[in-house]
Amino acid sequence: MAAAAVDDDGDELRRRAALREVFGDSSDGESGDEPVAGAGREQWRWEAVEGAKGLWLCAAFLTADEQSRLLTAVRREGWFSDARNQAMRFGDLPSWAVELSALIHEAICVGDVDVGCGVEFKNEDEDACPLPSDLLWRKPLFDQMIANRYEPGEGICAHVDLMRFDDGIAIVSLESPCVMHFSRAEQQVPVCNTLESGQAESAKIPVYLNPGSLVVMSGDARYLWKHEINRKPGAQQWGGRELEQQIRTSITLRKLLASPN
Ligand SMILES: O=C(O)CCC(=O)C(=O)O
Ligand SMILES: [Fe+2]
Repeated sequence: MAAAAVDDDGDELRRRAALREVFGDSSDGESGDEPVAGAGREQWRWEAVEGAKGLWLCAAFLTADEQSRLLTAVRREGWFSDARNQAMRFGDLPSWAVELSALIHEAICVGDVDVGCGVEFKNEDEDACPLPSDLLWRKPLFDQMIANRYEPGEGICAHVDLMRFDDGIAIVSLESPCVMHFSRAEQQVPVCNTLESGQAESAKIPVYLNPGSLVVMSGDARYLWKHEINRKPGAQQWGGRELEQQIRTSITLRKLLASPN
């Protein structure tokens, strides 16, 4: 992991430069009293999700101010003005998405890493980095984007992302918090009589996605685990209570594989 290897001042300068690029420098905005983008942010902290190798969460990826700037940029696209709830872009991404990609790269490079209990952290260990270096340093990092907008009650059923996309997928969550569940891809959907629903649920790994969080999947998490968001009444349980649902927006960033000739 690069965190220990890079010099702190250089880190901070590069981070601020990336933030300015991503969301603009609010110090030259109209009011003049908005905080500079990124000001007040704690160091990014990455958590390896136990049980699913290659699944990482950066819960405090975007500050509240950055989230609202990003939402404004998404809304300005006008994608969701009619009944549509999804927009996709291939190749050239909107500048805010290119800049969001740069910020993801930065967060992976300089963020602190928590690999969980009993797992020894080693700088040179690929498993201790949210993305293996061949994916982290590919150019571009991402060239495909999906923006999803979910009404309360709407989610996405269990799936592995299409094989036309390369390894290394990032999901940024905005607005309503939700629980995303991960389940092994080879695990058959249980026939009611063979597996109690409680058992099926316990085989799933729940991950709480608060607004401003970033999930990164690679390797096993990308290829061997399905992910889903079930927002049907009763399904969004976290900390012993049901989450209150509002509109949720997510930005998924991926890299297209070169098409076969
Ligand atoms: O909306 C999300 O958080 C997930 C979206 C997703 O998994 C997909 O578009 O493949
Ligand atoms: Fe997906």
